[in-house]
Amino acid sequence: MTNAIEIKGVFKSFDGKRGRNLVLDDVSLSIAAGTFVTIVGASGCGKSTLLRIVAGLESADGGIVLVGGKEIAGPGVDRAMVFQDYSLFPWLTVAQNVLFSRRLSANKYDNLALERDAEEKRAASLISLVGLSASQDLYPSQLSGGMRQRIAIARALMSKPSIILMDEPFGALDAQTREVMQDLVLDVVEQEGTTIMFVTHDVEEALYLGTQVVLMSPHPGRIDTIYDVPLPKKRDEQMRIDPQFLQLKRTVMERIRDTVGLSLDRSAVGSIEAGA
Ligand SMILES: Nc1ncnc2c1ncn2[C@@H]1O[C@H](COP(=O)(O)OP(=O)(O)OP(=O)(O)O)[C@@H](O)[C@H]1O
Repeated sequence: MTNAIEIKGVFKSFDGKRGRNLVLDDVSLSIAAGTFVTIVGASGCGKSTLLRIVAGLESADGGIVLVGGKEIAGPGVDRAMVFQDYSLFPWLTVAQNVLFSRRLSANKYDNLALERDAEEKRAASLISLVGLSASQDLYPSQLSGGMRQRIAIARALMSKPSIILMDEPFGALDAQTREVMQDLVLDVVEQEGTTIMFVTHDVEEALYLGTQVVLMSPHPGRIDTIYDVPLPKKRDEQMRIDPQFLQLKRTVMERIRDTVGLSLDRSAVGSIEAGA
């Protein structure tokens, strides 16, 4: 299978209070086309920075990123990004927000009307795919957080990107809405065949969504472990309580704690309570 994303030897530093802060240290990662890869790791390990570099929103100090075999030189229509804060235009309706990211090709002015018609149809079908047909004339302020994030996903899909980069997209949602959104994004991805790179703090979310979970360690940010998720492609709620799933969740959480030196020795807590 071809790799949709190839990250090769990426370095990145930022200026910090005590001089240059090495945030990504020789990070390499290959993401196969059509896969759903989730990135987890302790706060500050460079997950968002890595995602922003792949998006072309941040440049690397060293190394290269290839998308579809070509080195990136900035943002491109082949990659769409979904952030935690929805980033919708408040003055546009649901339908207008989705249509906004249409891919108008400048050399097709002859077919403009035809193209606009096709784009409106695609926007309507994406709005229907995310379950918001009845709300297409509403404005973002009239919608719940979950509904806004559905529009953000529909909008990201509008330009038919081969890759969607998601940075904690469900981080601001309540637990129930979050689970609904997870299933929605899986369905959408299956239908559209998009490759996903998804950053999250939530290990359960990472395992439920990802075909692979990439764990990064901090100071400096490095790839620590890549876990293959041994679940059937079609996920369902029952898998969240599957013993194998729960065991892997525990393993990943413990490894994240290890990477920041936070492993809990509970017997030590017991001895403190006993006054030892
Ligand atoms: N533009 C910037 N300027 C200076 N430092 C930055 C900048 N962006 C990120 N950093 C620093 O780089 C490090 C990694 O940040 P990043 O947001 O990539 O981590 P993260 O793993 O996504 O964190 P979190 O899980 O808390 O969102 C942090 O120490 C952060 O303070």
